[in-house]
Order: sequence, then C-alpha cells, then structure tokens
Amino acid sequence: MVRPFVKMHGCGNDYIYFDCLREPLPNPEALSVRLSERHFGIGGDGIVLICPSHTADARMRMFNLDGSEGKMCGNAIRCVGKYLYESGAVPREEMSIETLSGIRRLHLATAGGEVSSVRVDMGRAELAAAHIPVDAAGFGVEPCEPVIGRPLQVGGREFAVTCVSMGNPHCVVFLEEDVDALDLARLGPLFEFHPLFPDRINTEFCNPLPGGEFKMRVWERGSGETLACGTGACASAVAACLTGRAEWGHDIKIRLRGGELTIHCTDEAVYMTGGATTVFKGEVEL
Ligand SMILES: N[C@@H](CCC[C@H](N)C(=O)O)C(=O)O
Repeated sequence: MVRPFVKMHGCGNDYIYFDCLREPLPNPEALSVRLSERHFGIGGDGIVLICPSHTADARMRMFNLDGSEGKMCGNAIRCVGKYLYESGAVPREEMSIETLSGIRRLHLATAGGEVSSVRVDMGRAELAAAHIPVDAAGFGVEPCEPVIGRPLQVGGREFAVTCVSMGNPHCVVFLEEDVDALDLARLGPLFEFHPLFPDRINTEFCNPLPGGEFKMRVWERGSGETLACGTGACASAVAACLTGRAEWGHDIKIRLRGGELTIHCTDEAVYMTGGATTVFKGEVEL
C-alpha cells in the first residue's frame, strides 16, 4: 500500500506527516522507526498523524524515532496547523487540535494563503514532573515535591535541575559554560534514563544570554538530540521564570540549534510562537 506524506519542520525539528483524516495508518510505532532512519528511510525525528477528532478541529498523534508515542509536541502542532490551513481541511486562522495532553488552541498568521507563523496556547505548566523510586530495587515510584534548582548527580558531576511538565516531562539545566561544548551524546542518555525519571525525560541545557534571551540544546526522550523542542523551549522559559532568570508576562526568546521560538509565560498558560515549514511531499510504500 502506498501512502502520501509531507515532510515538515519547526525550527529544524523534522517529522514525516501523514494525513489520516479519512484513512487510518496501521502500526505507526514500527513505521516511525523505519521511516525516520536518515540513511535507509525518509529521515526525521519521528512521524506525526493528523487524525479526525470529536472534540477539536483535528487530533495529532506523534511518535518519536524509537516508536514511543509522545503526549505533546510543540514544533509538530504548528506544522499540523499549517497543513490543515493550507490543505483547506480547516480554512480558519483560529483552530483547535486535540493531543494526548489536552486540546490546544492555535492562531495562525497568514499571507497569500500560506502560514508564516503560529501562536499556540500550550496550556498551564505543571511542576511535579519527577518521581522518587520507593525502594532500592526501583520497584514502585511516588511523586515528589516540585523540583526547582535541585542538585542531581549525573555522569560524575552535579547539575541544578528544574522539572516542568508541558503535557510531557522536561528537566531544565541552566549552565554558565557554553552548551555548544557539551558532549550531549554522552550526557543526554544519562538524564533520559536516570532513576529519578521512571518515564524517561526530555532534557534542556540552557545558557542565559544578554537581553533576557536563552540559548538551548535539547536531548529528547525517544529521539536523542534534535535541533529544537517546542515543549522544551516552553519548559525552559517557565524554569527561567521560576528561578528568577526571566520575568513572567514578558516575551522570552529561546535560540535553538535550528531556529528561534518566542515564549510568553503567565500563571494561567504558556504561549509559544514560531514558524512551520514544508520541506517536500512524497509517497511511501507501507
Ligand atoms: N519535539 C517535541 C517533543 C516530542 C516528544 C518528546 N520527545 C516526548 O517523548 O515527550 C516538541 O517540539 O515539543
């Protein structure tokens, strides 16, 4: 069976998108592993299915490179909005998309029938994202207190970590040393599989920059290092506000390896604004 797909990216976080509004896609977990492979597949950080919804304009499902399903994806949801608008499936600049972490509302900036940027109400940030193993063998876990600037031993050194859930779990680390110099291929998995995070974790490494901006690198659970993470940028901005590095109610620019996102945090919600780009369209044998 041959299916059309669209390759899209948000700040270089690239996924293979399938329109499932009329026809479901079987076995997306295995397909994500096969198609995301950059040498023998199409290449991407995972796949995204655009599905019908009973409660919103559409429903998004996203799968990481390793086939695990993510509950939310900030970069993908902007691309889904662009796809729905430009394909005519949802010809409105305001739309809602159902995800595994709830319904998110989008506002699209458009010109000449094309979407130039998307603002997403990412909902409220939650703070208790980490869990403590109950016994030494690691059987059973219980939620712990909010983690804000807590010391954590990883790979032989101590990091101050702040845990924020944006519908998916994040661990944010602020560093003075240049994050470009970090050996993320070594450090990333040590955070991802740390016993404090039994569901694994997405980790953001951030440098405060002059002017209240931040440089960020990310190690995503299930996909490894990616060029950007929308939920991660939101979590980093919230962590910056919580630790006094940025101000609530102001725009915070996050500079990622593949582009920039603007995040605005309030007590009620976190707003993310950024671009969405179509790379190419094709067909693939399933
Ligand atoms: N790249 C994403 C997040 C994707 C899901 C994540 N790896 C998870 O499993 O939680 C984003 O832009 O938010």
